[in-house]
Amino acid sequence: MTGNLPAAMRCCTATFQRWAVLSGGNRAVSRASGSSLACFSWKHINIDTDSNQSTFRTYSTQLAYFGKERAVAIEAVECASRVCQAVFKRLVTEETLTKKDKSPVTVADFGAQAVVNLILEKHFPDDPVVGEEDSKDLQGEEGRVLREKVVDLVNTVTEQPLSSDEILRLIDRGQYAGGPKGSHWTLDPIDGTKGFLRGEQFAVCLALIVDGKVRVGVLGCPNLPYELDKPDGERGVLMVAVEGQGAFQRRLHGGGRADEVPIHASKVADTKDATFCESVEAAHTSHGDSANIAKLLNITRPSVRMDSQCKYAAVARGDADIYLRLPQKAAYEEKIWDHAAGNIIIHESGGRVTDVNGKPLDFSIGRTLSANKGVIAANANIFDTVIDAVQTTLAGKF
Ligand SMILES: Nc1ncnc2c1ncn2[C@@H]1O[C@H](COP(=O)(O)O)[C@@H](O)[C@H]1OP(=O)(O)O
Ligand SMILES: [Mg+2]
Ligand SMILES: [Mg+2]
Ligand SMILES: [Mg+2]
Repeated sequence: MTGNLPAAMRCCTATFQRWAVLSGGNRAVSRASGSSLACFSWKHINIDTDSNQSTFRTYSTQLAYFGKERAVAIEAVECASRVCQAVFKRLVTEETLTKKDKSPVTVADFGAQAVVNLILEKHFPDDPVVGEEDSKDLQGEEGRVLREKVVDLVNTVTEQPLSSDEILRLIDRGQYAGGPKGSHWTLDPIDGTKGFLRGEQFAVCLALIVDGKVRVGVLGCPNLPYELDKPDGERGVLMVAVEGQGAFQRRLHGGGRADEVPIHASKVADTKDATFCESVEAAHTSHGDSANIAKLLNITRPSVRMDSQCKYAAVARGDADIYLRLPQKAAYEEKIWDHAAGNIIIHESGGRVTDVNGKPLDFSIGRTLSANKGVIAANANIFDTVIDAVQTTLAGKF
C-alpha cells in the first residue's frame, strides 16, 4: 500500500480493506478532524490529575511513580499534535503535494519541537532533551522565510508572543547528547514526515529515559482510527505507558484520563494467523527480506505498510501481531527518538521488542541505538519464532 495509489485502489482483500484505513489515509477525514489553532491556546493546557505527585528520579528506589511526567508528556504531545494538524489543514494543498514541496512538514516539525520543549522546560527546567531537530536551517538570511513561518505558528499557541531567538533557543534545547546517567527526554516532533504530507499515518513521539531505560512513553497519532473495525469512525489516538503501569489508549483530544482504556498485544500463537507491518519507505526497511521471513512463518496475509511509530501502536493494541524493521544498510544507526516511546508501549502492552539479533534496544548510549541493528516487535507468544525466522533469513548479515 503505497502513497502513490489512491486509497480506493490500495486494497484487494477484506483484510486489506480493514487495514486500508490504517496505512492509507483519508485526506477528507484528516482535514476535517484537524483543529484550528485560532481556537487553541496553550494557556488552556490543564495538566490533569497526578501532576502534583512527587516523582522519584532516583531509579534505584524502584518507587518512581512518574505521575507528573506522564501528565506533562501527554499535554505536550496533544499540543504538538494540534500544531501539526493545523499546519496540515492550512499549508498542505494539492499544489504542495504535486510539487513535492516539503516546507509544510518542515514548519510543523520545528513548531512542534518548540512547543514540546516549551512545555517540558516549564515543568521540568532541569531535564535535557534529545530532540530530532535543531535550528540550523532557521538561522540567518537563508533561514528567514522558514523562521518567520515557524515563529508565527508557535506564537499562535503561546500565551505571550515569543521572539524568534527564544523560539530557536527552545528548538535547540533538543541538542542533548543522551547517555546512561540521569534523566532526559527524547522527542520526535513528527515521525513519518511522508505520511504526514500524504494525510496518512504520522506520530508525535515523546519519551522519558532515566538511567538509560525508557520509563515513560507517549505517542500522539492524529490519523490513527480509534477503532480499527470502524474505518469511517473517529481518528486520533494517544497511547501512553509508564514502566510497570501498563499501556493505555485514549482519544487524542478527548476525555482525558477518564477516557483511558488498557491495551494489549494480540494473543495469536501460530504465525500463520499473523499480520505484520512495516515501513512504507523501502529505504527504511527491506521489503524483500520481510517477504522471505513471512514465507518462513507461513504468513499469507499481505504486509500492512504504514509510516511512523504508529506501527508500534498497531502491535500494542493487537491490530497487527508483528513489526519488522530490517536494515537496508549495516551502517545505519536507528535514532532513539524513532523508537523510545514505541518501545515502552509495546513492553507495557505485553509484547516484546528487540533488534534483529534478539538484543534489547539499548537507549543508554547516546542519540542513536548504535549497539542495535533493525527492530523486531511482536506479541510474546510468537516473538521467539519470529526472531528465529529473522535470523535464518538474514544469516548473520547484521
Ligand atoms: N536508512 C534508514 N533506515 C531506517 N530508518 C531510517 C533510514 N533513514 C531514515 N530513517 C528514519 O525512519 C523514520 C521513519 O520511519 P518509517 O519508515 O517507519 O516511517 C524517520 O524518522 C527516518 O529518519 P529521518 O526522517 O530523520 O531521515
Ligand atoms: Mg522519526
Ligand atoms: Mg521526525
Ligand atoms: Mg526527519
